[in-house]
Amino acid sequence: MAAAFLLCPRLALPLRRGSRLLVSCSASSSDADAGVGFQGRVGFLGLGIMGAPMASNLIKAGCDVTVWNRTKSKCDPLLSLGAKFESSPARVASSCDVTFAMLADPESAAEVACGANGAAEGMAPGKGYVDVSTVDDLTSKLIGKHITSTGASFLEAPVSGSKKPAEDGLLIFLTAGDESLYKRVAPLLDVMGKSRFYLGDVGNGATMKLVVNMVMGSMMVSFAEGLLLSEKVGLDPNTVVEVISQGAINAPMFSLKGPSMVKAAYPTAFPLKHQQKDLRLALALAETVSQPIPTAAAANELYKVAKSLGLADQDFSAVIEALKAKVQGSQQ
Ligand SMILES: NC(=O)C1=CN([C@@H]2O[C@H](COP(=O)(O)OP(=O)(O)OC[C@H]3O[C@@H](n4cnc5c(N)ncnc54)[C@H](OP(=O)(O)O)[C@@H]3O)[C@@H](O)[C@H]2O)C=CC1
Ligand SMILES: O=CCCC(=O)O
Repeated sequence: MAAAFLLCPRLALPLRRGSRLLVSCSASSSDADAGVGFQGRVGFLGLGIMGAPMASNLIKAGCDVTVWNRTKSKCDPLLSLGAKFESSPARVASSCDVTFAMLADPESAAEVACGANGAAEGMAPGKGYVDVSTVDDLTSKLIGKHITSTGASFLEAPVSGSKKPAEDGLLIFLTAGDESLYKRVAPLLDVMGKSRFYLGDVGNGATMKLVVNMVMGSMMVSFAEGLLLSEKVGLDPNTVVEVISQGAINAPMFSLKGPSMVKAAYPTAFPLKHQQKDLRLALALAETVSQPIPTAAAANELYKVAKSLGLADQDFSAVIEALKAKVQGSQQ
C-alpha cells in the first residue's frame, strides 16, 4: 500500500479515518480533480451495503461522482452529499472517465456491464471500468471482453472487508487486469481501502476473492458449531468467544459477530445469500481443477438450509440457525 497519507496538491485538511491519519482536500467539481491524485469524473453503479459507503467516501474526498442504482431511491443520500445522477449505467459510463460497479452477483454484474443500456454502451477509448463486485473468473473475463471491445480498459477489483471497513475506507482490493488502469485508479482505491494487491491477468482477483470467502464461510460454520456445542454441554458461549479471542485461532470476525450470535441477533453486514453465492462459486472453481474442498461443500449446504429458513438477507452469521434447525429436526 502506498503511504497512509493521501497527497493533496492543493488544500490539505487532516482527517482521521479508522486508525489512520489521512490528508484529504476539497476540490471544485468543475475541474473534476478529486484532489487525491486522480484527474477526472468517477461513476459508481450499485449502491447497496458496500457501494453506498464506498461512493460516499469518494465524494467526501472531493471526487466528482455520478451515481446510478437500480432502485433509484438509494441514490438520494449520495445526491445529498453532492453526487450527480444519471439514469442508466450507459449514461454514467459515457459521462465519466472511470466507472466503478458494486453489484450483487455474476448475473447482475454482467447485466449492468453488458446488458441493454449497460456500461459497455457508454464506454470508449480512454475510459476505464472497475468491477469491485464478487463474481467468478468467467464472468469477470466476459465483462472485461465487452468493455475492452469498446477500446476502454478493464480492471477487476473485488474487496475483502465488510460494511464497517467500507464506511471507514479500510477495504482490501484484490485487483487484476489492465495495469495502467490499476495505476490510474490507485488514488481512488486508496480513498476506499487500506491496501491493494495487483494480481496480474483478469480472473486472478475474482479467484483470490473466492478462495478467501470460501475460508471465511467455513470458519463461520465451525465457529457456530462451537458456540452451540458449548451451550449444550453447559458452558457459557460468551466465555468461548473470549477464550478464542485470546488464542491462536483468534479472528476479528469471531469477536465481532460472536456476542450477537449468542443472542440470536444477526444485523446484516455481509448478507447470507452473498456468502452462499461465494461458496457456490468456489465449489464450481474447485471443480475445474478437481480440488476436493469437502469442508466448504458441507458449509455450503448449511447456508442453503439457512436460506430456506428465510435468512438470506440476514448477516451470514445467521447460518447458526441452520444448525439449530438441524438439531431440532434430528430430535423429532
Ligand atoms: N456486504 C459485504 O460485507 C461484502 C459484500 N461483497 C460483495 O459485494 C457485492 C455487493 O454486496 P452488498 O453491497 O453487500 O450487496 P447488496 O445486496 O446490499 O447490494 C447489491 C447491489 O446490487 C444491485 N443489484 C442486484 N441485482 C441487480 C440487477 N439485476 N440489476 C442491477 N442492479 C442489481 C442492487 O440494487 P438494488 O438496490 O436495486 O437492489 C444493489 O445496488 C456482492 O458481490 C458481495 O458479494 C464484498 C465484500 C463484502
Ligand atoms: O465478501 C465479504 C467479505 C466480508 C469480510 O471480508 O469481512
